[in-house]
Amino acid sequence: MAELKTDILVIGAGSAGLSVAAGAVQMGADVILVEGREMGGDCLNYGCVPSKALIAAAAAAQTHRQSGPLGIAGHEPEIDYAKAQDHVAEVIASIAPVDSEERFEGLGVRVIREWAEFIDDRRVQAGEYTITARRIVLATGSSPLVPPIPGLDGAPYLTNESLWKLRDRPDHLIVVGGGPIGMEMAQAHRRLGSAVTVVEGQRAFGKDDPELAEIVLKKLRAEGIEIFEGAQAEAVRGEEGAIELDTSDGRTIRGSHLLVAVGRQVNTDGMSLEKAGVERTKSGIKVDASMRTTNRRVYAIGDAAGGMQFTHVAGYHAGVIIRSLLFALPAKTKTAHLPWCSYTRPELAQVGLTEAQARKEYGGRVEVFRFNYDENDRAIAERETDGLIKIMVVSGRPVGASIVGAQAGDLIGFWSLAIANRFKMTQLANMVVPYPTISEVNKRVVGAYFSPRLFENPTVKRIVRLVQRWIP
Ligand SMILES: Cc1cc2nc3c(=O)[nH]c(=O)nc-3n(C[C@H](O)[C@H](O)[C@H](O)COP(=O)(O)OP(=O)(O)OC[C@H]3O[C@@H](n4cnc5c(N)ncnc54)[C@H](O)[C@@H]3O)c2cc1C
Ligand SMILES: NC(=O)c1ccc[n+]([C@@H]2O[C@H](COP(=O)([O-])OP(=O)(O)OC[C@H]3O[C@@H](n4cnc5c(N)ncnc54)[C@H](O)[C@@H]3O)[C@@H](O)[C@H]2O)c1
Repeated sequence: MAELKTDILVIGAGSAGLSVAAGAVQMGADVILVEGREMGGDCLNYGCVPSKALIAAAAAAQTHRQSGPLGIAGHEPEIDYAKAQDHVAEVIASIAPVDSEERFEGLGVRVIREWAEFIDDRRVQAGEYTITARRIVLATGSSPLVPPIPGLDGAPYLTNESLWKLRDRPDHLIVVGGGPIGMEMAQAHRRLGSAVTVVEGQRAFGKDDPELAEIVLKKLRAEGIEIFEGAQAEAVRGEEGAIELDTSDGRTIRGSHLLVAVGRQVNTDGMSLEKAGVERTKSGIKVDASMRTTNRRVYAIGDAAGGMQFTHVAGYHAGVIIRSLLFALPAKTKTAHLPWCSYTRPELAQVGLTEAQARKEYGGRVEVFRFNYDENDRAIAERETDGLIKIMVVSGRPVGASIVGAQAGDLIGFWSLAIANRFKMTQLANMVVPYPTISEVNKRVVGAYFSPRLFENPTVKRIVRLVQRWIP
């Protein structure tokens, strides 16, 4: 047994833990990082990176099919699913050095590859090490939630952890769950040549604006994906290659593979949180706005905190708690400016309030402005005209933005900045974007706010007429 002492102990080397460890050590703190599994956590190994890599392979396949209208003979591509999975593995491998033990040891972090468990309110056991820390950061992330559907435990099923090991393309993939994981993987597999059926208990893309979600669903259905909403998965039977799934609306769906994507559960098993006085809620570790747990020395960030579960949110939490960890300064997290995006094609992105949420919160004070992609010249040139931006404005400041369409994930950052800084629409109007870009949709929706104020305003018209009479 070895006794170690440190300023900051970080448990979990995913996006959240790595960001805290890198920031803290480079600013002079003594940092120990404990990881029980793979450096890089979910995002690198089982989440964002592999999913976006597979989506890229699927998009390449789809380009072949859709290029006819551009004068390039469209045809059904030859797809080597195993090679597409090799591409996924190569992408992970090329990013892995950034998250590696070697890099972090090089920065001065002591990395221990063990599972951590609390001994008491300031001490943690990790393998042969007993670590005493001034501050402890729980960045233990989340794992796929496997619901208690009768028969599921006896049937073969995939999750976001096992999907990347498949070598043979599923003939017919049944996806349970119409959230971002389910819908991204449904479209990727359809484009790679599988038949795909999605079964969603409530509404697909349930956290997004339904009007915009519908634009994506229409597109996915047009690509041949069967999507059943209001269809809870109720029973599973079968074996490798022959799965049957019963739904609450009376269907029986038959397929070759089953992907379970019904949400996440926070990783705290085996950590003896109670020994440290760290409480849990139903969704995750209980934290206040400073990301402090019920033990003032212990913080929980990223997926472990059970709020918005995204890599950029994990990084944001890390940035906020660094202030309080290193300088003992008060620092609180906010959520209004935190965006998300589902990387289906078209992409579906949101920041701040949706239209329904804004109307509920602000009633008649909310104004909604829209601009369609089919009026954007670049979108027309690239035949990417399925899209819409909607912004919600209260007292001259945006409180929410919803975008569906090409590059929605890139475009939403502008609205995050605007909301984070409480920019006024008059400030946003100062932006000039290059023509022709998709980002003109941001400019044009700001224009939609000013158009009636300028072009349908009798006072403006009167002043213009007066001035025109007087100037030489
Ligand atoms: C399929 C999929 C696609 C996704 N796509 C996106 C996307 O496009 N964009 C986006 O923003 N987000 C995406 N996400 C979400 C994103 O992956 C997570 O929000 C992010 O990984 C959370 O980071 P984290 O550091 O909080 O947790 P994790 O990445 O889960 O890391 C936690 C780490 O802690 C370790 N650990 C746990 N318990 C212990 C212990 N007791 N001792 C030692 N180590 C421990 C785990 O082994 C793990 O490595 C996706 C998720 C999935 C599943
Ligand atoms: N692009 C991204 O940023 C991205 C991509 C993938 C995942 N993620 C992160 O991972 C999290 C988890 O994603 P997810 O898609 O697994 O979860 P989710 O919670 O977002 O969606 C799960 C869906 O499954 C449905 N469901 C639950 N039980 C069901 C049942 N028995 N039958 C049918 N449907 C059922 C729910 O109604 C819900 O719509 C996301 O919330 C997000 O934080 C992000």
